[in-house]
Amino acid sequence: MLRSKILNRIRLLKPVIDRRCMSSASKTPLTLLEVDDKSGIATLSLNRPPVNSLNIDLMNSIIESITEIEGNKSRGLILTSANDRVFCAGLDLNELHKPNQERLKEFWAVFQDVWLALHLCSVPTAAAINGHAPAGGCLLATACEYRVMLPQMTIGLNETQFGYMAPKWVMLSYLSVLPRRLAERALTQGKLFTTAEALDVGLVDEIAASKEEALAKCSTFIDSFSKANPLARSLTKKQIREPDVQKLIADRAGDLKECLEYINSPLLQDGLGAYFEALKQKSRSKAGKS
Ligand SMILES: CC/C=C\C/C=C\C/C=C\C/C=C/C(=O)SCCNC(=O)CCNC(=O)[C@H](O)C(C)(C)COP(=O)(O)OP(=O)(O)OC[C@H]1O[C@@H](n2cnc3c(N)ncnc32)[C@H](O)[C@@H]1OP(=O)(O)O
Repeated sequence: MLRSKILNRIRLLKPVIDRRCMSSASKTPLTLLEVDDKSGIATLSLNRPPVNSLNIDLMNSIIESITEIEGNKSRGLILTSANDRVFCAGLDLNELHKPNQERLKEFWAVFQDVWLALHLCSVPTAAAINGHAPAGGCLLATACEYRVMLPQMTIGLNETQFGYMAPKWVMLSYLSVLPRRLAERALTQGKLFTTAEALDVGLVDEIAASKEEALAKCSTFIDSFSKANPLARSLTKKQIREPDVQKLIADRAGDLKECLEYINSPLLQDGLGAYFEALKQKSRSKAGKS
């Protein structure tokens, strides 16, 4: 009994670094997980340079970290980025452009899994959005219960800008934070909101001047549940999210089929290829390479 108490205490004191999913290039962990010994709040930092784009390994690492947080009795989860400029650039376009079909199937299943894991996470979740959060980055943030964002960043589901339609369950995340009319307009425009605009429409809950302040505000949100019974809180969250979650769970195979047809269509591949090339060109000119 005493031994397990001590082991628990050590686990809380010692930052837990997830070593299961490493970046193959640099052998650095793709996510960093630290549990604050005083507050018991876990901070999960995305750590896949240059822009935390979501490939299979990063998404698996997020899922493993969420499982670990739920197992180690953390009081809450703050999702943030180890990168000062980008929270998450969304799905890794390398996974979508000219994809290997078997890998694409696995990729899409893991993408569904990461959304479910965040959506159903039993502890309070908050996103400290310390950089840009387009497309899949916005999706991770909106799957959390609370969002605090740094100024002069952008966030939104901008899929139509690169020729894609967001799947239904992705749209549901938007609908959980935005009024329907606004969500429809923003989705069809592929709008990226500035931080100030995002606060104005309720896509984010607060603005913070620095990452430290964003983390502190997320902690305050998590502390707001201190009087709620954790089990009752978690069951209530699951109950309220159940209809959205069921829409995906009930038809995961159908969603995969639709996604494969959609992603593989030549028109969309061409559009995505041009978008990705423009992104690389912009990056090269920034670095003075062109
Ligand atoms: C029925 C429907 C079924 C299926 C529909 C299918 C898909 C749609 C559904 C799902 C929803 C989610 C989709 C996505 O998330 S797709 C990804 C969309 N992401 C973006 O559009 C963001 C693109 N990136 C940027 O705008 C900027 O990079 C950013 C503002 C994030 C950062 O700017 P910064 O100036 O700091 O960096 P850059 O110089 O632009 O980039 C550095 C480096 O990183 C590469 N990069 C950027 N983003 C991505 C990415 N998403 N994937 C892969 N690589 C990326 C960029 O090319 C540069 O690399 P390099 O050229 O080698 O220097």
